[in-house]
Parts: sequence; C-alpha cells; structure tokens
Amino acid sequence: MPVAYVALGSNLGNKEENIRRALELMEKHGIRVRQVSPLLATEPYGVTDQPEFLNGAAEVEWTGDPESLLHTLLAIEQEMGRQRKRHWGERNIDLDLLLFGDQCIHSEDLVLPHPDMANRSFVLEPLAAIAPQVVHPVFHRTIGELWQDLQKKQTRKQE
Ligand SMILES: Nc1ncnc2c1ncn2[C@@H]1O[C@H](COP(=O)(O)OP(=O)(O)OP(=O)(O)O)[C@@H](O)[C@H]1O
Ligand SMILES: Nc1nc2c(c(=O)[nH]1)N=C(CO)CN2
Repeated sequence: MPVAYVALGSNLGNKEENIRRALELMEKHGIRVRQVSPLLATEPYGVTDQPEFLNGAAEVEWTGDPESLLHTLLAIEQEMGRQRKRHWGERNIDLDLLLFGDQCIHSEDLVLPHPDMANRSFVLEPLAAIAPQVVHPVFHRTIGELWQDLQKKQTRKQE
C-alpha cells in the first residue's frame, strides 16, 4: 500500500487540539495514520507578522490515488471550519501533502512532491524525525540529508 507524508500546521486557536482533531478526522475518513512526529513550535515562515505555528508531520497509508487523498485533506480542513486570512498567513489548520510514494505530479490541483518542502524547516524537522531515510524523488536525497542541507544553509545566512 502506498505510504504518504502529510504536513500538519496550526497557528490560530488551540493549536495542539486542532492538530489532534485533524489526525482523528484523518482516521475517520479512511486515512490510516502510521506515525506522527513530535509537534514543534516554529517561527512563521514567509509572512512573519503572525503568531507562532505548531507543526508536525504524519506518515499515512491511503488506498486511493494522490488526488483523492488531497481532496480528503481539503475536506477535513473545511470540516474544521478552516479559516485562511491571506496567502501564507494564519490558519486554524493546514494539511499539506508532501510525498506520495515516489510519485511526481504537476496538475492544476496538486504538485508532488510539495514544491517548497526542501526550503521549510517547519516541514523537514518533523518529517526527518519519522522518515529520515525516505528519498525525495526529485532531489534524490534523503529527508535527513535535506534537513541537514537546510540547517547548513540557514547557519551560513546567519554568519
Ligand atoms: N502538495 C500539495 N499539498 C496541498 N495542497 C496543494 C498541493 N499541491 C497543490 N496544492 C493546492 O494548493 C491549494 C492549497 O493552497 P493553500 O491555501 O493551502 O496554500 P498555502 O498553504 O497558503 O501555501 P503552501 O501550499 O505554499 O503551503 C489547494 O487547493 C491545492 O489544490
Ligand atoms: N512556521 C510555519 N510558517 C508557515 C506555515 C507553517 O505551517 N509553519 N505555513 C504557511 C502556509 O502554508 C506559511 N508559514
């Protein structure tokens, strides 16, 4: 059965409760949650004038195709009364599909692997905690290596 990885994020309301609820709803909608990373408090990326995020990553099994998994994740966001105030802005829940096996997709609705994942420490740090050996199908580097690469880049920027 294909294994996929989902990024979980929240920076409005009770962030931990929102993420726990999203995980429950994923199971309820037939997404089998195999592993969940620790949840980490992270600085906002992209749009910086917003509250701190809580982020995590989950390893899941899904019997359908990637598009139907994405639509199920979007339906869960709606069921949770998703509030999105602006692009890259604050939201009570955000569920992004990061990887679906080694599939590469470029459709109007879905881009896989998630195009910005290698630049996001709030994605790579929790993902590396549960899937360090998984190979990114475009960069041909493991998630653990991508996380190390990004940390080095960030250290160089601070120097
Ligand atoms: N891998 C993916 N995971 C989630 N959504 C995706 C993906 N690829 C494309 N999309 C599309 O992006 C839309 C969701 O955009 P959303 O509002 O969540 O963007 P964002 O979270 O503000 O930014 P980002 O996607 O860069 O994190 C969805 O409607 C979906 O069709
Ligand atoms: N730390 C952090 N920053 C973000 C996040 C997120 O989940 N965590 N999500 C965003 C929009 O997808 C934009 N910025």
